[in-house]
Amino acid sequence: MTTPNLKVDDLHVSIEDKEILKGFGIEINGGEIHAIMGPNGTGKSTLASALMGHPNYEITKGNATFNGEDLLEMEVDERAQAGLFLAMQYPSEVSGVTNADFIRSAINSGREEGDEISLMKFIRHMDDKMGKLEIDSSFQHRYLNEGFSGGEKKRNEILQMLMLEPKIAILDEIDSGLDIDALKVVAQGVNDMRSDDFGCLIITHYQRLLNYVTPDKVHVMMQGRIVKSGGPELAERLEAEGYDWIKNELGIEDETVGQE
Ligand SMILES: Nc1ncnc2c1ncn2[C@@H]1O[C@H](COP(=O)(O)OP(=O)(O)OP(=O)(O)O)[C@@H](O)[C@H]1O
Repeated sequence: MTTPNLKVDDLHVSIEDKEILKGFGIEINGGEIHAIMGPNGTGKSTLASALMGHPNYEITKGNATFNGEDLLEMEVDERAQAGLFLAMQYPSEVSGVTNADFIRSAINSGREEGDEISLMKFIRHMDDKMGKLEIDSSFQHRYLNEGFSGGEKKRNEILQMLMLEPKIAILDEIDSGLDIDALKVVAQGVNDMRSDDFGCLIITHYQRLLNYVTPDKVHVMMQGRIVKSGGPELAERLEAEGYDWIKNELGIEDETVGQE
């Protein structure tokens, strides 16, 4: 078994000719949980979308490898099948496709023909994970995210992660809109995945999630790149003091890419 590895080096990404990521770099290995914090508009979601291969995001420079393979050359479905997972900040609603059907086809798309998960095994597995996440069993028959509350959508993203068992997961503001109990349940879901065969990048604005999921590294992102890295104590200081001290320390005058 090879340890999962996501390596991003000097990544530059533009949207509609506006450069958002300006030399972003990170390396995440199996067994590691990294957190990225940063002011609004610094490109955190852009990073997540670009790594998943969203067509609107143009990579103008730099590279990214996933388990040694050129990630940027892979199609979107190939990235998912290889074990890269993104829990989106704003999960989409898909009418006509039930939650269970969506997750089952996602699991099977990563498997060889003849090796598909059996219906019985799938149901048992899904019941188990839904129980852990305290999701009502009726949700498996509801259309994907349709009419789900904000917090239910976030729990559903974690359900997908637990079911798909990715090698590296990017969780984009998975804590936004969660009540305290749901936050703990979601955090437990992430902690259940912790192993040498799983690495995670948590994008968040608040330290509170990191009280329950202790990150190995915390990175601060500004102006489209990481400007400072440290341990969990960095997140605590950001929560207490905001970003001004980093801007002063590094001589950064403006935290948003848009205003440059
Ligand atoms: N589709 C798009 N078209 C034009 N500009 C975009 C598009 N998507 C993102 N941007 C711009 O890119 C910049 C970075 O946005 P992004 O969502 O990556 O930031 P973020 O760090 O995730 O912000 P937040 O913390 O508010 O979620 C912003 O200025 C945003 O307006």
